[in-house]
Amino acid sequence: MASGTALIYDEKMATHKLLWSDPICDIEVPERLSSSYEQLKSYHLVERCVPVPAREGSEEEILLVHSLEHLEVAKSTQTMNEEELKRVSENYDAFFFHPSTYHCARLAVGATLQLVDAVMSGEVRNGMALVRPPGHHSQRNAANGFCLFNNVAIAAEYAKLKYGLQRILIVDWDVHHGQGIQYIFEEDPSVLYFSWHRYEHQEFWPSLKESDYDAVGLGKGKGFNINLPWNKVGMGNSDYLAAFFHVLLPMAFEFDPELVIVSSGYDSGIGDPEGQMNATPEVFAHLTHFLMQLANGKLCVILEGGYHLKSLGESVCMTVKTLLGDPVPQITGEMAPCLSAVESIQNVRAAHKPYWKWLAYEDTSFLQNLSTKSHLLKKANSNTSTEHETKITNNNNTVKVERFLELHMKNILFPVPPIKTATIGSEGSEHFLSEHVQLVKEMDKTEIKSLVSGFYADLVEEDKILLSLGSMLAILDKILKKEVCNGIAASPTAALSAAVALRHSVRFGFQRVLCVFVGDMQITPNTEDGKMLIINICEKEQPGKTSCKHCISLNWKEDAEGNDFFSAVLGFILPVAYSYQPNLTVIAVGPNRSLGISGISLLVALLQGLAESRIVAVIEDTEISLLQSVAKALGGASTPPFGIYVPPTQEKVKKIKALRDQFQQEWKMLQCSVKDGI
Ligand SMILES: NCCCNCCCCCS
Ligand SMILES: [Zn+2]
Repeated sequence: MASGTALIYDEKMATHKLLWSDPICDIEVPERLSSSYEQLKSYHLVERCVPVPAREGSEEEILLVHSLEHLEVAKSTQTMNEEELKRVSENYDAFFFHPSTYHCARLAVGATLQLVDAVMSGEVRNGMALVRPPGHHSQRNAANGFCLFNNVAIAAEYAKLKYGLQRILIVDWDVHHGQGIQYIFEEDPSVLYFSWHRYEHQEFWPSLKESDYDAVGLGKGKGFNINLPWNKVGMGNSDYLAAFFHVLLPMAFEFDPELVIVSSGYDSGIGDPEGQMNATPEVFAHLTHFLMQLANGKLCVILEGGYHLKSLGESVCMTVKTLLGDPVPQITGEMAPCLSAVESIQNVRAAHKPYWKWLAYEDTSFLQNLSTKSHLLKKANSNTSTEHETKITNNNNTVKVERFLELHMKNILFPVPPIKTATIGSEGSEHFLSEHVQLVKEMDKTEIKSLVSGFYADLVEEDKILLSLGSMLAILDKILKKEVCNGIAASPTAALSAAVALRHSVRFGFQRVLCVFVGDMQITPNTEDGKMLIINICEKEQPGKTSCKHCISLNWKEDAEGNDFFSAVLGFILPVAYSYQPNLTVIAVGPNRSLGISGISLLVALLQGLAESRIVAVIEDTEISLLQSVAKALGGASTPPFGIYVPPTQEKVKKIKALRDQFQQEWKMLQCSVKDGI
């Protein structure tokens, strides 16, 4: 398995700069690159990365996307004086030339392609290229929006040509619509392009009709262009996460890309003068973590925009930290998407219904009478109360944002536990322990008896059970004391072990413990104090047990053909878990599990986005292969293969929808459609 994170940076790309006064372009400064790099150094992240040199992109590589004319015009600017440079620049919307621009833009292309090669060759697992000028607005025959050559589009064409790839996902989380990428690939079904962007009903630059949610691609490319317009500013972490859970991730897993490239603009972050959004730097750790579960971890992150230096630097560091496999920091803010965001999510899902299996049974009845839609539009515009109060948006107070971020990041950055995973050297465990796993000595029986006597003494007679509880508690203690990040324990009675783990964690002082239990959960601790949230995935409805806010049962029997669990994980379990914001996750697999190993591994991999990646896994000890797979997912050694994608049946979609309707007022991250009349 490939490992390591590449970092590509060349200070020569800081030479390109604006020579005259232009209030539109003067935010694209060289310091964007140097200050990001300095911030990475200050967090000791540069030395943990594999340095890969930049190179000049060749003319041939640039011609994969651009016209010869465009290349010649760009080349000709190298010898121009300032007046000529200004004149040529005026041919474009929001672009400026400097004598070094052509060279810098070729370095930006070359740096991007170096990253693709490093990832595709297996030299590294993933990486980031810090480049400027950016690329996602530039078009076949035109510079645009600070961009000269479309670095990411060239990278996609290059990867198809050189590595024969047939499915490449481009995720553009920059706050502007990368219309350049859309135009280049809109008829190409081998490149799935997703972009969210500030839009404000076409008011915001580049103010294109084709940036709206109904631009789904052309001809064979229909369904492979996804636009999620933000029609208000002030969007925050919950809106971005909701967009991933309810739009991008289901598409991405169905598409099953061989490579993921991110047009990584950070002007969608708080404090940016262009975006005016409220999302805080740690959200990029979560977005990166989700995308790392695709394409067997092959992820290339390419810098696009980001014009508030402090916000940019912190967000770049959050991204690189996550690429390195560090625990994902706790997300902050109220986990509730705003009405306008939910409406955009609903619209783009409806627009893509004809093209995606996972949307086959999407309820688009709201579209029937457009008056409802326009009424919703008016509603969205009118009740600002449900929109996020735009805390820090007028960005002339850059310093205020800097102060805010200094304090904010102090709580976010935490010492990375030296050890990733703890386990007991149970029989045969040596074959799945990866190098950064620590064996934990077992507790002695008297200590265990005293610990357990409090609540399950009657249940615990046999020594075998007692010993397994001891092992699990020894591992759990290390996690609770934050000495290790996660742990895995085998158990003859997973339900009992999970119940003891929950009780012990709450007694230790953890306020919100999530338990995801797969299989028959014979013991259910009472959860009414809200300190536990149990999601039980089991095959059949337990007689007489109805779901309540903190104890939800999800009946699911995985399809024999393959993994159809995505819609449940992405559309229900993650949104509930993120709404709850646990400080610890217990994942347990008991008897009669109704999920396959790949579905469970997907769950473990994605749940690492919660509770600073603190997870204790308790697996029925009869399941060695499951133990192995879960241990690998916890160790982060590799992204578990998710098996064959099987779309959910209508019955299963209805089941998820019913649970969503039942709980979306409690767990607001479940919202992905605007109920008429609310
Ligand atoms: N009224 C014209 C505003 C142009 N703004 C260009 C922003 C380019 C961002 C690149 S990420
Ligand atoms: Zn941008």
